[in-house]
Amino acid sequence: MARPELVCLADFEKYACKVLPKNAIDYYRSGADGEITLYDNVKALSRWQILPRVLRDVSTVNMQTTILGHSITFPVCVAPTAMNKMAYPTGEAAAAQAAASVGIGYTLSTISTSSIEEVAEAAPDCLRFFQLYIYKQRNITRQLVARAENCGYKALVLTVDTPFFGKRLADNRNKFKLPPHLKMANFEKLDFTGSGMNQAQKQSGLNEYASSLFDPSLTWSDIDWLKSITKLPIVLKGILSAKDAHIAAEKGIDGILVSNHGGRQLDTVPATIDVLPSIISSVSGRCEVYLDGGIRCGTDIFKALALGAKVVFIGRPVIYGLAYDVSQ
Ligand SMILES: Cc1cc2nc3c(=O)[nH]c(=O)nc-3n(C[C@H](O)[C@H](O)[C@H](O)COP(=O)(O)O)c2cc1C
Ligand SMILES: CCCCCCC(=O)C(=O)O
Repeated sequence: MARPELVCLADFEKYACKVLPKNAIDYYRSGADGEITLYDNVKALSRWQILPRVLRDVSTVNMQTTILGHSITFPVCVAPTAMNKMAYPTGEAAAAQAAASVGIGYTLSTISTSSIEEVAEAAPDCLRFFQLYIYKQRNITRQLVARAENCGYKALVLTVDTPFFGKRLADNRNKFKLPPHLKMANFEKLDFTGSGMNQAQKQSGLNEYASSLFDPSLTWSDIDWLKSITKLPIVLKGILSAKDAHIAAEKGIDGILVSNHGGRQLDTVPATIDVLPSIISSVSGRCEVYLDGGIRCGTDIFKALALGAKVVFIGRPVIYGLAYDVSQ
C-alpha cells in the first residue's frame, strides 16, 4: 500500500488503523470500560490554555534536560507498552533504537515481545529503564530486576495501578491473544512463558494472565522489599492522588510518573494533567515528577512542563510509529 506523508501523530494513528490486524490495533488503541478517561486525557490537555508572553528573545532554544541525572535531548521519554512486535517485526528493540537515535529515554515493558537482553543489545547506547510488574511469585520479579541491572537499565519503573486488570471491552470482544509466532520474551528463560494466554478462553487472555500472575496484595511495604533487592532508582508509575505522592516522597522514591495507564485501567479517574498541580505541590521538590497520558504535540508537552512535570512520557504514538515501517 502506498504510504502517505504523515505530518502529525494523529496521521500515524490513522495509518496504523489501516494496516494493523484488528486484534492488535484494538489492543493498542483501546481504554477500559466506557473509555471516559482515555478521551479525557486528551480533552483535558486541550482545555488548559497557554498565555504567551512576548518580547523575550527566543532566538536560542535549548530543550535538553535530565531525568534521574541522565541527559536527554528534549523532555520526552517513551512509556512502557507491551507486545510491540504485533506492530513491527523487531518491536521494542526497534523502538529503543529510535529513542536512542533522537537522544531520549526508553522504558521497556515487562510484557515485551523483545527481551531485556535483546533490547540492550540492539540499543546499547539508549538510556533504558525497565518497567516492572510484581508477580505473586516474587522470585520472577527478583530475576527480572537482576537481568535489568546486568543489562545496564538505569531505573525500575514500578507500575502500581494494576492490582486488577482493566476491563477492556474491545479485547474481550476479540478474545485477545498474542499471535502464535510471538512470545512474552522475558519469560522464555524462566520456565514461565505466559503461554496460558493462548489457550482457549472466554474473554481477553490478558485478564486471565494478569489475574493469575500479578500480585493484587501489594502495599507500601512491598516498595521497601523492592528497594532492598536493587540499587537502581525506583519510579512509581500510576500515581494520581496527592496523598499517595506524599507517601512516595516520604519513602524516598526517586520519581513519580503521574499516569492513569493511558485510560486502560480504572475508568473515570481524572485526566493526568488535571491532577498534576496537586501532586507537584504535595511532593514539593522531594523527587522528580513526570506525566503521561494523551501527550500528542508540543503544546501538550509545554503545558505539562509549565504545570511542574520534569519530563513527559508517550505511549501509543510510538507503537503507531512502528506500524509505519520506514523500511517499506
Ligand atoms: C498498548 C499499550 C500497552 C501498555 N503496556 C503497558 C505495560 O506493559 N506496562 C505499563 O506500566 N504500562 C503500559 N501501558 C501504559 C503506558 O505506559 C502509558 O501509561 C500510556 O500509554 C500513556 O498514555 P498515551 O498512550 O496516551 O501516551 C500500555 C499502554 C498501551 C497503549
Ligand atoms: C498479559 C497481561 C498484562 C499485559 C500488560 C500490558 C499493559 O499494561 C496494558 O496496558 O496492556
